[in-house]
Amino acid sequence: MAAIIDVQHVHKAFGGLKVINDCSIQVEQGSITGLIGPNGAGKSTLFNIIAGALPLDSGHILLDGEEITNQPANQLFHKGLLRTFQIAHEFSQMTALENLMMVPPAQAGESLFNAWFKPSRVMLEESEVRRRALEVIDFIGLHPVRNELAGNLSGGQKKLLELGRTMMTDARVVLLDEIAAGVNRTLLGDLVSNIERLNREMGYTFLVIEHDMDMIARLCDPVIVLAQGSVMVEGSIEEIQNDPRVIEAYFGAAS
Ligand SMILES: Nc1ncnc2c1ncn2[C@@H]1O[C@H](COP(=O)(O)OP(=O)(O)OP(=O)(O)O)[C@@H](O)[C@H]1O
Repeated sequence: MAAIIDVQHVHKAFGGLKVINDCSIQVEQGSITGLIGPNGAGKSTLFNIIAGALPLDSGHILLDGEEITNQPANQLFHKGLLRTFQIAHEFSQMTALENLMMVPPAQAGESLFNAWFKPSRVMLEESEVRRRALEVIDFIGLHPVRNELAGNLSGGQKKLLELGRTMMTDARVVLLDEIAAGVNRTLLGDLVSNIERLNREMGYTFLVIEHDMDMIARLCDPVIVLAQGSVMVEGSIEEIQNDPRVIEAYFGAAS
């Protein structure tokens, strides 16, 4: 299979601190790839670079063979590369359903020109967006709370809603940054099965940073271990767990 994300020889330093050192990773199309590593290994920094939130110092990032190095997040969004975001403060006062309906970037209702000259198109698109939002909310299991304010949802329900927002666009690659944090076990099960279904049924590719090893073990193949800003090992979860270098990187300092 081809790499949908190809990170080539990336370097990034903050002042004198080299955080990403000649890092190269490939995320295969259709995979759920895990990115793990000890605290401070550079996982979030690499994520931010891929997602267009942080410029790199040198190296290249390719999306499906196309150079996307240092492209801003909104351009990447239109190319189908996106990451989940926490529900922003202003969205917490909208219902779960409205949060989904806000997502499509090309929504005609947002354009004054369209609203003035093409009201029928706006109405059509709004009903289309609503229909899709209802499908998505059903898929993620939040139909019963669709009219609740997002701010009143539990931590786990908010994570499901964040995942749902990626489904309102034509996402190809979704970056998930520690979405299991603070989610109870029941909703975590829902989150995992939704990610699996999006992968299997809708062809999403995922790159997942996660500290929750159960979630990594259940979801991810392959798993990439980052240490001091470059790849230490890559393989199946079994290979990773039995690799002495990984054990040393995680537990060495404590022994
Ligand atoms: N904006 C910044 N300015 C300066 N140093 C930074 C910045 N962002 C991250 N760092 C440093 O870069 C290193 C890697 O941080 P990063 O958050 O990428 O690691 P991580 O693997 O995601 O860690 P964790 O698992 O603890 O979240 C750390 O030493 C961190 O302090």
